[in-house]
Amino acid sequence: MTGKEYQAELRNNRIRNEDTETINRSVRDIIQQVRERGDEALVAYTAKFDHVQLTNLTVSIEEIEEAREIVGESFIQAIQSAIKNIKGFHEEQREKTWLTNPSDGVMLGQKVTPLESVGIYVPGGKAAYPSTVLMNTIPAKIAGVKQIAITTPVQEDGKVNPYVLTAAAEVGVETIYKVGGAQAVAALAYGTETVGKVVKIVGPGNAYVACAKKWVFGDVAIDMIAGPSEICIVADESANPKYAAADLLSQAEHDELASAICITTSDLFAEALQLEIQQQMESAERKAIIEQSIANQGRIVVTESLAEAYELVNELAPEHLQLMVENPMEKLSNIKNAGAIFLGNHSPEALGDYLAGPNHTLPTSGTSTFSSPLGVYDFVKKTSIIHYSAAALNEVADDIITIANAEGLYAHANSIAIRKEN
Ligand SMILES: NC(=O)c1ccc[n+]([C@@H]2O[C@H](COP(=O)([O-])OP(=O)(O)OC[C@H]3O[C@@H](n4cnc5c(N)ncnc54)[C@H](O)[C@@H]3O)[C@@H](O)[C@H]2O)c1
Ligand SMILES: N[C@H](CO)Cc1c[nH]c[nH+]1
Ligand SMILES: [Zn+2]
Repeated sequence: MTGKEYQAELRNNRIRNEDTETINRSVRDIIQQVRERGDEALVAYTAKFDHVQLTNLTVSIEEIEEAREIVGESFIQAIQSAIKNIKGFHEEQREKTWLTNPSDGVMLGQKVTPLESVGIYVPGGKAAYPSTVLMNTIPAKIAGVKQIAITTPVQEDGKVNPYVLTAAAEVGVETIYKVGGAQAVAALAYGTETVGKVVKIVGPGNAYVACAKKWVFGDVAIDMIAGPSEICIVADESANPKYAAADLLSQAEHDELASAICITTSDLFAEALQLEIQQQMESAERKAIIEQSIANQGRIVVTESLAEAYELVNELAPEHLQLMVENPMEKLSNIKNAGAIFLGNHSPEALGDYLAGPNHTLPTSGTSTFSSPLGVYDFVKKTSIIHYSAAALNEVADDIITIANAEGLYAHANSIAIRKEN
């Protein structure tokens, strides 16, 4: 399709997720049940949705040790190398308490305090995500959060995926609940006999998880509503269609609602890409999911110019953007809205999903127009500090009294006047 056609589609018909109303009703019910019946509801919903009869809602030390045996040494080494990079990147985001002395007798500042407790949702329905364990836990730990719990659905055998368990052990999380979906979010938000209530819930998940996070928001904090994965590639003639096709398929395989879009200035590239997608899809492991995702949300858009391509990107505000163009570094200033930008032919999104260092929990569904990747800043809160000496207060007293009187708040004015000298 052309750039104009795609723009019209974007404006008229931002791709909708699912039957929001049905999900909304079902999630409200689940939350209510968890609040009323606690653990009993968690067991019942796990039986209903995950087809497993739980006898214990938490993972034992033995299960973690057993998982370590299953995953093998190369996985542990790979996870350790990812941890090193993710730590390194997120260390740069540390926020410090600061104090300033703008004038005589005045001290102002901002105190940074880690959140008391955090619950991390790790998806586990269609795939298990050890990388999500790392991306959510590491910034929380760097921020100084002491109580971190993970919740994730069980597999058919009633166990938590061993790769997820090993990743959790590698980053030092000991509390792991075997609960998924909206019921897990409700349990973290309100607490049950087994699940401890937390002050913030983070982590991606399917439409039920996302909807539950919206419902509990206000009673607890949430990070963002990270929806189905999105990749957008901007390509010129210099891009390799084999690589671009592989990158589009890499995100389409997440689920049927994931979106994979390529915007190119070259008809030739568009044709080659189309062929590559067809070929690579044929032999893909998760072919059924990829086919549906590409059929519903996949687009190849041919624009008149790179300027038109960047305009579309900024309107789409994708979660991930790959700039597979000549001198990509120089094109960076054209992009205002994207969760993460990958530059050049050798920086595929999967690099960032697992190992480069930046967080893979990113704003989706156009929300990169106003929000940022998950980071250390999501796990702290700030408190303002104000100190004035008697002389410093005296100097500004009249201004405060004037403003307070203008607001008709005379007790405010009086609290200043009472301290005023002469
Ligand atoms: N943005 C990110 O960083 C990121 C990272 C990893 C995964 N993801 C996304 O997370 C999502 C994971 O989804 P998933 O389904 O694989 O796993 P999930 O863990 O989010 O959901 C599985 C749970 O959904 C619940 N459920 C299933 N059917 C239900 C129904 N009919 N009614 C009520 N509850 C129901 C069940 O309790 C089940 O345990 C995908 O969309 C993936 O793209 C995003
Ligand atoms: N692409 C996902 C975020 O949209 C993150 C992820 C985890 N594992 C693989 N990919
Ligand atoms: Zn991915």
